Amino acid sequence: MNNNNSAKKVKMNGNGESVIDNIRREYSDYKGGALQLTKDDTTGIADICINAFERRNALSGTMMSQLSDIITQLEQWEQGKAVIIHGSNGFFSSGGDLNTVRNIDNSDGGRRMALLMHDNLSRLQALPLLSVALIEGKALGGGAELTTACDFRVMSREAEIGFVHIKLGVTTGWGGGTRLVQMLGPCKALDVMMSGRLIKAAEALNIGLVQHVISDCDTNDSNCVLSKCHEWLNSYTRHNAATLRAIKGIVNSARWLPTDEALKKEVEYFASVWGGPAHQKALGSNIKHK
Ligand SMILES: C[C@@H](C(=O)O)C(=O)SCCNC(=O)CCNC(=O)[C@H](O)C(C)(C)COP(=O)(O)OP(=O)(O)OC[C@H]1O[C@@H](n2cnc3c(N)ncnc32)[C@H](O)[C@@H]1OP(=O)(O)O
Repeated sequence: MNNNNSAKKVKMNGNGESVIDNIRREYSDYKGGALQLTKDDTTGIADICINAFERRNALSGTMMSQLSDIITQLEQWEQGKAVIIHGSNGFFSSGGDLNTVRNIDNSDGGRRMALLMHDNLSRLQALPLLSVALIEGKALGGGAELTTACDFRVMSREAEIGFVHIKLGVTTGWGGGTRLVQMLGPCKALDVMMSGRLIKAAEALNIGLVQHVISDCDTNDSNCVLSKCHEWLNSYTRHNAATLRAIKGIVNSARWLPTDEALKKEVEYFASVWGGPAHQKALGSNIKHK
């Protein structure tokens, strides 16, 4: 299910092109970097790597447009159980690429970027699979907001996350402010956004911004961090895809729908897996929960 009337459903421009498609076309001119998607149909786990290390994995316009395509692929990936989003070379992302940002530094330009990234991140959050932001190095500005659209955030011991927008004289522009309030409550969200400070892993875990800290890898050993993240994720992805996807659907419904509608959806998600292959297999075994 998608949670929002994204701009592409709400507004079309004169030549029948959606507003979002129009922005994506404009943004493909802002070059730099790439996002790489790999999907493993056997494990059901995908990986998105943010690849622009020369600019600390900042997202250029092209990359924002690419993110839209990648999310569409994941929306259509029926074997999907989870997706891990991480940055190249042990650095998550320093947010919007300031070279792109300098080309759109007026109110309408900002609004168009916000429309595209709100559509991207709302669809990312609505994906029928678990999403994990694996944070090494720093997640700053829009990079920090990108992590809030994932179901879970996992940090390496030395990593930091900073909603630094206020230091640039701006607010969150990719939906991260709203999601921070939903995650942390208004008081802690205000503290995080109005201070603009860099939050270390231990504090992030303590305030509930992050769900797991990987502390048993050597500094800068990104391969170790990624494999530990997969190990952590396995406690969820070892279960069957249909039930995982149904549970994510129930959570999404409760996030965005009125309670009575969310409960109706829950009945349907329940019915969709009850009596299914995983249920039958469990009923046919000597069930013992340890
Ligand atoms: C969407 C928007 C929003 O607010 O909603 C945003 O996210 S605005 C963006 C919010 N993000 C920021 O304000 C991050 C600003 N940058 C920094 O704080 C720093 O660069 C760090 C990201 C902590 C990296 O520091 P470190 O000392 O490791 O390296 P450095 O500063 O020499 O940066 C390495 C190279 O990456 C570039 N670089 C770093 N961040 C960039 C960015 N967001 N856009 C474009 N280029 C960037 C630097 O200019 C430099 O390129 P050269 O070697 O060629 O000089």
